[in-house]
Amino acid sequence: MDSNKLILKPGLEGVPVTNSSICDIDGNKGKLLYRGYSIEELSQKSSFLETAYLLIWGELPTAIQLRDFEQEVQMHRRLSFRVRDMMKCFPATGHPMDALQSSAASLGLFYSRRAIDDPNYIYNAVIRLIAKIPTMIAAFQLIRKGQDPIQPRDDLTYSSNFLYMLTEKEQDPIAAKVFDRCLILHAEHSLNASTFSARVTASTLTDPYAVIASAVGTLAGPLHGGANEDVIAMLEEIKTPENAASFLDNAIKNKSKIMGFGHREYKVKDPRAIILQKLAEELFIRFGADEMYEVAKSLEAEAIPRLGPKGIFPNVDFYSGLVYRKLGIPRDLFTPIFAISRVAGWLAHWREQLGANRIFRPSQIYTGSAPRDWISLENRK
Ligand SMILES: CC(=O)SCCNC(=O)CCNC(=O)[C@H](O)C(C)(C)COP(=O)(O)OP(=O)(O)OC[C@H]1O[C@@H](n2cnc3c(N)ncnc32)[C@H](O)[C@@H]1OP(=O)(O)O
Ligand SMILES: O=C([O-])CC(=O)C(=O)O
Repeated sequence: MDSNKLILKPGLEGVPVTNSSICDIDGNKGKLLYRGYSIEELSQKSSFLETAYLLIWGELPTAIQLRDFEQEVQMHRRLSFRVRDMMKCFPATGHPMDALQSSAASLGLFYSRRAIDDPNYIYNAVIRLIAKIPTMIAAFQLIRKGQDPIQPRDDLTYSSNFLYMLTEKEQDPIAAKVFDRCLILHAEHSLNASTFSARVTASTLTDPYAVIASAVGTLAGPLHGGANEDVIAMLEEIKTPENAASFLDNAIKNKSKIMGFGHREYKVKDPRAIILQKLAEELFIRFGADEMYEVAKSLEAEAIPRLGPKGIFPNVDFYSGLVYRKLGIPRDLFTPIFAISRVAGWLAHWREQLGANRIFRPSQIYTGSAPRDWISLENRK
């Protein structure tokens, strides 16, 4: 095959692979819109479930549509005892993202597969995934501590209930509100790696649980959603604000990446990082300071003159971990929490992909051997 005429774009940088009406990013101005609404306004005025509805169905819900959507999600939050029993067999030392990927995929065993022409099947899959993913994450957290998962509480909102299932305590309403705003901020981001993965999987017309499981696996990587966990490890390694400059010098000298910095789309500070930093500050005022925040600010201040000219600034993962840490959430749950939120974007892209589907099947530029003769085993060197 003659591949001389093909031009390789590593990482598909700048290559459009679909039309989409879900999300718009202006990476030079630091603007992010979901279905035309700014992230600043949504994170102030909306709730996560309302934002999820907007992303998936395309318009803000009416009061009745929102009430029905919230009630449906509430009714489907419980897990089958078989899913819980399966999760009890997972190794307690395993990463919660792997537990989530396996549990999300297992839903395909329980609910009829591939009826993707049926609007009811699509609606029910959307509800189930949004409802059950938080319960799976909270269940794994308790199971790995040797406890039984606790049941969701119907008198609590989506975010309050998740924090309750995770910590077994009812949370301060301000903490639950901040958490809900974090979910809004992480819900969608155009053709990032996990969403692309979801769309590729969707394009084969497989079931939505496989679509979401494949996206969860992609989100877990440290170059993508997994960076939020690594940022805290990095800040703890730096230890004090005074050490930030020498840490940065070494990283630049050794060409190692500063976690939570850099983005394919943004050439300025990620607008979500700006809001997350403010949310972290709100929590510190209410619940007490975190010394790692001083380290983070010092690292950012040192990095901007050095990395800023290359268009490398804090991304969404830089400040989110500090928010979750203040809420008492263990570090290895930061990326699963990203998935609670991003499932809204993945499902919106799943529906959009099905609306104008063609299977993804890109090309390659072959760099292997020319045709050659078989060498029998005894003649190989
Ligand atoms: C939710 C999310 O997924 S947000 C991103 C989360 N990931 C991280 O925070 C991990 C750290 N960041 C990165 O690895 C990258 O910036 C990515 C993966 C986010 C984007 O990657 P790409 O667009 O492919 O950029 P790429 O990795 O090619 O970097 C371009 C240049 O900037 C440098 N660079 C990019 N990010 C960083 C960073 N965080 N620290 C130091 N240098 C960086 C690269 O070394 C490279 O320099 P060079 O041209 O001198 O070789
Ligand atoms: O857009 C990207 O490449 C990564 C990102 O910020 C996200 O998925 O939220």
